[in-house]
Amino acid sequence: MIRFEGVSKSFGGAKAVDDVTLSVARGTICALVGTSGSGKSTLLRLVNRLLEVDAGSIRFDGEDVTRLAPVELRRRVGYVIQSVGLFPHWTVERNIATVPRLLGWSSARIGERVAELLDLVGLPPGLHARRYPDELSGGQQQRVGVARALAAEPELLLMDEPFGAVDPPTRRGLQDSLIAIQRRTGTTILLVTHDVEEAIRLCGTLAVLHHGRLLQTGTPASVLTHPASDEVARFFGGPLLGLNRLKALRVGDRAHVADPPAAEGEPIDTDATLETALARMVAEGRSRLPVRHLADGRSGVLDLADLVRP
Ligand SMILES: Nc1ncnc2c1ncn2[C@@H]1O[C@H](COP(=O)(O)OP(=O)(O)OP(=O)(O)O)[C@@H](O)[C@H]1O
Repeated sequence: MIRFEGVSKSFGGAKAVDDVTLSVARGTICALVGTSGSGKSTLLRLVNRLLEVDAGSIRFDGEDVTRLAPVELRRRVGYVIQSVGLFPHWTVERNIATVPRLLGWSSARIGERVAELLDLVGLPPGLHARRYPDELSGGQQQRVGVARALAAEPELLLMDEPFGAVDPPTRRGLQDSLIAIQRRTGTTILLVTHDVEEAIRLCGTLAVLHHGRLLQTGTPASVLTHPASDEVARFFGGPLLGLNRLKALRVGDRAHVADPPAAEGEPIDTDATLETALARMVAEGRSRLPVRHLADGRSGVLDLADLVRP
């Protein structure tokens, strides 16, 4: 759905994005990660043309973004940034309605859409629609920012550190909401984050940038299992890479049929992370956990040794 082809962008002679080629498939979440200044935000802004490429092209469903009219780009591509950027003198309702109003939707259609979106992001419309941004918590403002970006049902959502300013438990709640929303709407998401854990939790594909260059792409499990270079390994924790890998792998990736079937304790789900499994083993003082329903329907076990095998 999005194809970056040899994309470069410089500021005053310094390359912020250097010859990046990357594809993001429709309906997937791709996380752009990398050290500060590696070009993540610049790459995102080139998509909705807040910035223009110096070289290369960005295709959106096959069409060069420079050929799309600004109003069409705004309808098809939502944008969420860390500082949220809500208009302080507008109610939540009016903030969310920004793009639909620009597109000339009827007020009835806008009202319905606003209520639907507030429900979707977990803010009951009756309580929140008429509030102003400064009457909301930071996490609630972030939710409104996401609702606003989704207002005109964009095919693509660009998110730049969307949950950067909220505390970890709220952040996890927002991540869960985003996963649920993405599953429901099928929106393609390109997300910038500094947070390794967030990237692993949310995305199907990681794209690792360093000094403007794309070092590696792949699923979190593949990148963390086979980092392509020392820079990638360093970014994902250096000496702690192994622990981060446990966040990217699932019980189902490593569990095996029980032989003998005996294992004590509450069975763990195949889609739990290996990190969760390890935490349970440590907390419960066991080196084996029963596993609920392997792919073939049989019950299985996970041994401590399964966590460390390559
Ligand atoms: N508008 C601009 N004018 C001049 N230089 C810029 C501009 N925007 C970005 N840069 C420079 O381009 C490089 C990449 O910046 P960018 O914001 O894309 O990195 P980033 O990976 O998103 O960083 P961070 O994680 O710190 O937000 C940096 O060296 C930055 O200083």
